[in-house]
Amino acid sequence: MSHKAGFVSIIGKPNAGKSTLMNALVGEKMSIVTSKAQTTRHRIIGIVNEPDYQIVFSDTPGVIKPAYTLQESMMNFVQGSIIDADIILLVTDINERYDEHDVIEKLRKTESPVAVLINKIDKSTEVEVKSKIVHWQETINPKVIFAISALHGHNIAAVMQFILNNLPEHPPYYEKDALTDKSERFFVSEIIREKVFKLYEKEIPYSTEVIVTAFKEEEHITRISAEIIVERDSQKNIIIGKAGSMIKKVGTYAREDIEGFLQKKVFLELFVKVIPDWRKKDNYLKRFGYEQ
Ligand SMILES: Nc1nc2c(ncn2[C@@H]2O[C@H](COP(=O)(O)OP(=O)(O)OP(=O)(O)O)[C@@H](O)[C@H]2O)c(=O)[nH]1
Repeated sequence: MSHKAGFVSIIGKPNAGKSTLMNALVGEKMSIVTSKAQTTRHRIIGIVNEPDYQIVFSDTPGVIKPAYTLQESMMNFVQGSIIDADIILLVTDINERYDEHDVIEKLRKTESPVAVLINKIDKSTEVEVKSKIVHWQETINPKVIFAISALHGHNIAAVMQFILNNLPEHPPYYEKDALTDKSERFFVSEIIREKVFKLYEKEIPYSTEVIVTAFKEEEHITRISAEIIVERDSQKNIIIGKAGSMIKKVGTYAREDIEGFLQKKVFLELFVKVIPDWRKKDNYLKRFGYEQ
């Protein structure tokens, strides 16, 4: 049986109705919904698994697929302007007068299929809907425009059909049972990575990888150990900081987010390890999931 899988970016201004749309689209079929799993690479807001497809919803425009090579990942991260998803849904509020120009610029450049969803049509007239459709045709000329009401479920089935029609043939990106220990580990390592990106300067984050080495669930607490891997001793010293001050920050911030994500108390232990030039070594790249 063929399998489809892909990344769907839901973008749009605050309050446009993105969460309401997500709920309308997938509702209880969602395996993971967490606003806590925010990472530098992608903020996954939900994964829908069916026997023959997997849809990964993200609300970060610069989504990067986990299987990309490190170099490509870094390029995309640095440029940050490419909307790299298999399908893009731009959610707009029909009553919004100022549309985001930077997003529109990016959408013009992307090669992925774009659907513009004009939302909240229950609060507008047919004339307004028609003029908005013309407006969007003129600004980005997307593959398709849907006039919807996420709140009232109007035209949602058509949006879902659009997603399924445009989802590429691909094996699943994540475990089909997306709440397995494995995917929790993945998110935990991404949360720690995010803190490294936030707390350290330029070259450090790119020389860093995080591996969760132990993940033990006890009744009231989850005990997690993770290694932060760098390429040189000098980087190790920077990661640790004066008298451990920096690594302590990473640990504290990461633990707070992981607790939010797992909804459990967490004991987090971090180790810093040097693997000289790990980025040039194929076997490490494979282990870290950068293999293509
Ligand atoms: N009338 C009407 N209201 C809607 C519709 N869709 C969403 N809303 C309302 O718009 C408000 C914002 O919706 P959200 O789904 O939270 O918007 P969001 O884009 O996720 O917002 P952020 O999380 O701030 O980015 C809520 O009060 C929704 O109930 C719709 O189709 N019609």
